[in-house]
Amino acid sequence: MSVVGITKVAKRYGRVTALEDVSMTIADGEFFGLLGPSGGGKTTLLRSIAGFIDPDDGEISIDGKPVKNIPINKRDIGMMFQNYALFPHMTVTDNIGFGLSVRHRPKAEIEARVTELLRLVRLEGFGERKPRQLSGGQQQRIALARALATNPRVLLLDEPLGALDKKLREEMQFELKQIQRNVGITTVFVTHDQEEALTLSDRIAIMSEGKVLQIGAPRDIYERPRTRFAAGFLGTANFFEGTVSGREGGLTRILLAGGTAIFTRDEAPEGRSVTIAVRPEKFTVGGATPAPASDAQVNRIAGRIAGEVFAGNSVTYRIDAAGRIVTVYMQNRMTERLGPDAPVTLTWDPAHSIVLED
Ligand SMILES: Nc1ncnc2c1ncn2[C@@H]1O[C@H](COP(=O)(O)OP(=O)(O)OP(=O)(O)O)[C@@H](O)[C@H]1O
Repeated sequence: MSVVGITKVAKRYGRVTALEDVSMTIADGEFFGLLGPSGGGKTTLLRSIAGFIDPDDGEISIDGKPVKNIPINKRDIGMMFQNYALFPHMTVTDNIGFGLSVRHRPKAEIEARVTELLRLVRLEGFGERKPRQLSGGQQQRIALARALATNPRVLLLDEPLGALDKKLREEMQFELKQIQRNVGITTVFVTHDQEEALTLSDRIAIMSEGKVLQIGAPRDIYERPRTRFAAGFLGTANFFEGTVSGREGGLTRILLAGGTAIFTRDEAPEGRSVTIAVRPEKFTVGGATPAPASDAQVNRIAGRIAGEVFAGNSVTYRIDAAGRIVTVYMQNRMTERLGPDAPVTLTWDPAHSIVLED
C-alpha cells in the first residue's frame, strides 16, 4: 500500500526548474532515499511533502488524500533536518515531549512516551540533560526521538547525518536503520552520499536537474543502471562506446572503435550506437596468455597495467585496454605483483555488460 503519492509535481523559481514532472509512490514502512547531486531538487521535493513549499503543478498525497490545503502542522509528519537544532534551553525530556505538549496531551502520557523514546534511541537516563551536554551523535538521536514523538505517519529526513564526522556517521546510519525498522515508519530521506543511500534505503530515487532518472532497490540500480549518470553517480563504472554488429551464440556483439568486439546479454538493434557500462569489480585480470577458453561466452580483451592504487586488502588497477583506461578492482589475492606495463588479459561475463539508454 502506498503512503506517500507524488504525481507529476513541478516547481519553478523564475527560470530555474527545481522539480519537473516528478512522480513516485512510497510504500508503507519503506525507507526511501532521494539521492542526487547538489541542486538536483531533493530538498525541494522533501519540503513540498512537508508543506513548506507549494508546488506549481501536480499532486502530493498522504494515505491517498491530497495534502495541498493541509497546513504543515496537520500533515502528520515528523521531520529531522541537518540543522534542525534541539531547543538549547530545554532539557532532553522537554525537547522530545515538545510536539505532544503543544497538542495538550496529558502529562502522564507525555512522560510515558518520552521514556519509551529514550529507550528506543538508547539514551535512558539522559532526560534531564541540556542539549549542550550531549555529543553530536546523542543530539542527533534526541532529534530523531523528537521527530517520532507524535507517532507521525511519515518521517522526513534531510541530510540527517550530514553534520557528523565519518565514524559517527557510520554508527548512526546503522542505528537510524534499526530504529526505522523497529518503528516501521514510512521514511523519506535526502542525501547526496551514495554510500549512505545504498546502506539505508529500501529504494532510491536518483534525481538530477529536477528530474527523477531512476527509481529502484539499491542493488537493482547498481546492477542495472539505466543511464550513464545513474551508473556513475551510484558507484563507479567503465564505459565502452560502440556499434551493435549482430548476434552470436545468444549474445549481442558490440564493435568498439579500434575493432575490438565485446558481448552483452542485453538486446539492441543492429547498427545502433550504444554505451556499455561495466563495474570495476566484475573483471578478472589474468596473464598475457590467457588459459584456453572453456566457455566461449566470455569477454576477453588484452591490455597493459597503466597504474595501481594499493589499499591493503584490495588493489585498484588502471588498465590500458581497447583504447581506453579501464578501472578494475581486485581483491589482494595475487602472489605476484602486476608491475607497470605488465601485459594482462581482462575477462568478464557478458551479463555484466550493461547497455545504457543514453
Ligand atoms: N527559494 C529558492 N529560490 C530560488 N531558487 C531556488 C530556491 N530553492 C531552490 N532553488 C533552486 O532549485 C534547484 C533545486 O534545489 P534543491 O535545494 O531542491 O536541490 P538539492 O538537490 O536539495 O541540493 P542540495 O543537495 O545542495 O541541497 C537549485 O537549482 C536551487 O538553486
